[in-house]
Amino acid sequence: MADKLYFTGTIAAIFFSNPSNFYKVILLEVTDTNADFSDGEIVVNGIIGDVVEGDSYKFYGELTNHPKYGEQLKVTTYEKNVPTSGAGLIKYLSSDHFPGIGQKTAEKIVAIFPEHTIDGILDAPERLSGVLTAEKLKAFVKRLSENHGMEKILSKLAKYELPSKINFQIYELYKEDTLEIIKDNPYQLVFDIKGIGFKKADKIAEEEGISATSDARIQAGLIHTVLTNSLELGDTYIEAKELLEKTIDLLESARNVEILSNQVVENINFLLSNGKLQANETKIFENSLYFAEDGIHQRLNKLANRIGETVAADKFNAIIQEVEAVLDIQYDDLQKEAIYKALTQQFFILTGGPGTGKTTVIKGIIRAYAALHKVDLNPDNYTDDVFPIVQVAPTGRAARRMNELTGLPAATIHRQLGLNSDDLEDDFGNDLSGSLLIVDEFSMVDTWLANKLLAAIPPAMTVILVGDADQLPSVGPGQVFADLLKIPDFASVKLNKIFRQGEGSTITNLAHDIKDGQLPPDFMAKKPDRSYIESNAANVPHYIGQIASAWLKRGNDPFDLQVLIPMYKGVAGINHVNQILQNLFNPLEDRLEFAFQDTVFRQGDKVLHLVNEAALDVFNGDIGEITDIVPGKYTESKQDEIVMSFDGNEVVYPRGEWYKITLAYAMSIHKSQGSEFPSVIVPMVSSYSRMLERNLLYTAITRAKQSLILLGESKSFQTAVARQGANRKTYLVERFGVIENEGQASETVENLEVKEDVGSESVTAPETYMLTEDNVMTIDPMIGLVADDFAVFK
Ligand SMILES: Nc1ncnc2c1ncn2[C@@H]1O[C@H](COP(=O)(O)OP(=O)(O)OP(=O)(O)O)[C@@H](O)[C@H]1O
Repeated sequence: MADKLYFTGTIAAIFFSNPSNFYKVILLEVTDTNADFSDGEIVVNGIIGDVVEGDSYKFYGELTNHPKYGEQLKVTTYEKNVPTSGAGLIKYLSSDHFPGIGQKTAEKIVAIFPEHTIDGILDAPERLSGVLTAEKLKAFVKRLSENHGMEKILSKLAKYELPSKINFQIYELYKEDTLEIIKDNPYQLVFDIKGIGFKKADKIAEEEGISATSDARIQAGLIHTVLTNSLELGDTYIEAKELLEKTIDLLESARNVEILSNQVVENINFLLSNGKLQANETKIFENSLYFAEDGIHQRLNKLANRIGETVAADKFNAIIQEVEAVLDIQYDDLQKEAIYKALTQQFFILTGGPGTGKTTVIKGIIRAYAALHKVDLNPDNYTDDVFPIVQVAPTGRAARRMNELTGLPAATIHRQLGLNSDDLEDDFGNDLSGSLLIVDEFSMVDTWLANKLLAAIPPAMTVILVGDADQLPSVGPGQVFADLLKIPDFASVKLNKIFRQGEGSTITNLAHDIKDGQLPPDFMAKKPDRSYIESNAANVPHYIGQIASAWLKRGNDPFDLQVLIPMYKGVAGINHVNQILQNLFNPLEDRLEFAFQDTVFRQGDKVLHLVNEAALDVFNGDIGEITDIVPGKYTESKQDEIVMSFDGNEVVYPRGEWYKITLAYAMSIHKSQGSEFPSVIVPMVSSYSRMLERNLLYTAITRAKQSLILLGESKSFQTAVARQGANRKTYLVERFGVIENEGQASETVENLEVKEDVGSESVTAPETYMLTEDNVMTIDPMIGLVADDFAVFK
């Protein structure tokens, strides 16, 4: 076998370094190579850790030929170049790299480690105790491992075959403890490193000979199951019995082993008593969800218990009359009640279907609030003070709509709180300032975000949550809005009269019928603003193509036509429909395109942003246009780049970030929440099977502002309308119930946190849980699990 291709040399310059993925472009002054290469310098690129200009390295890789820059080395591995001869080593160790080590000391060190000198010192530094004082030895070993430790560890990490970017992340976190941690408990990676899941960690563990029945493995499996269950189903907890079954399934299918249920139960209890999981009776929670629900409960309890403003009837009537005159509207009684409650309660919830006047009421609340509190509604007049009315929404589009409709500032919740990503971390962001907070589209806010938002509210702030509880619940766990509406203590108004009933407008009425569980008799009839086309799944793309061609012929803007589909895969799925619409609306012609996974991106494409990036002011659900695509040879990052405009905000993503965008001609109904479009096509076919649910169809239909095309099988529309989505399992409502019925127990956030601390310090050995013949376990009463609740095995 041919020797691996290498180039040894001194780093003359680091041209480019991307700290987030360790990609570097380096100019190397070549001193040695086994390649047929005669130049004195070569450009080296790839995933490379911290290297120092002027130092010598050996890079292994392949030669590539760059059209503009000529031959380059694409690095696979590299190491710091260490002299191998005794004289060379003595010179190296006594050089400026190691202050305090002179020629004599260096000679003594090399005499103790005549071979594999550097590795030898790093493996057994104590052997130098006779040569260097303890302090000097420590400093020397530190310098040496800074210079060589990383490469050494990275080369050993290579055996696990993880992507090099992940290897660097692991090293960044654990440094010199890396190999020890991975060897002892690779499951730790699941919790610490994004991108390593249970299965990958389990493979490493298997290689390291960690038993498939080890407690560490069972604990990692349990934590993984609790969290994935919440992420997949939207529940905030899992029943102990189900957790037991699912975890055993996971552990047994990943490795060929039998897992005993009592060992899993012991480990559940161990995790509970160590504060790594939380429980309420037999409900088992992932920590962050438990404390988020608890936080929502505590904060709303305080908020709702505060005494609101008293406003006399005649004063209120005078204010309403004034507001009605300014806005040129007559509020009906329920709308007036909503405005009254918003003025007089510290916490108020407003809900209602489309066209019932939620926005009209918000405008009234703002005006009435301003009249009552003498608030100047011109934000420009607040140069020193903050504007007292804060409007937020979960998506960029919803926030922009709030701003357009009220004429006042509005931001996404993430932006307002200064949250930077979708991470689960305990990053709580900034406190809010102002006296009135209005949150729109609250049904989209998950348990984590609701807690962060409520935690940021200052004591005297009035909070108004607005949304439509019949829409889909949040993408993340929980159904906070629907849950809060079930709590009788909270002031709320449900608007039910449809005001948007202009001539020829039937979409709103259809939406309300669907919400009430029925399809109107004229569902398939042609109406001025909606139509129906019968089609099976296979023909859906064909009809969409026809509609899109007609749309173009009429000179309409392709961006105004939105297809909303429940799922990505399949002939009538989002991915396939996107391909068809991309080729119709934005054909390749003689332009460039970039391929990424199964998609291609072209200049002029309509794209959807999939995550929140507050720092760049783009958010999950935002729609933009690709304005340029730039090959890597022209970019500073040396990677291909896509330039996009999101409502005028320019965002540039190198290839490594493209997973954050997708084509948006067709998009998921979930992602469309909080957005509205002039014209919408909603296909419903039986192949969407379990996705066919009432609130999904309702959400899709209510996105259409002017026209709607329903496309598919009438029986699938009927199935969707008839099927109410399963209620998510959450504990929020019960939390309020418990407080009401049993008095305010000592369960405050603070106490719970203390409890967790105490638990981890004085770990009480979990009691032994007995699995009897009948598979019934006795459970630690402290934790509150009851025997029969675990009796799952037949
Ligand atoms: N009391 C009223 N009298 C007359 N028209 C009204 C009244 N309330 C609302 N409307 C009108 O009904 C239409 C829908 O109201 P609005 O936009 O406030 O509803 P919405 O609940 O916010 O709807 P959506 O959620 O679909 O945006 C608007 O044209 C509004 O002017």
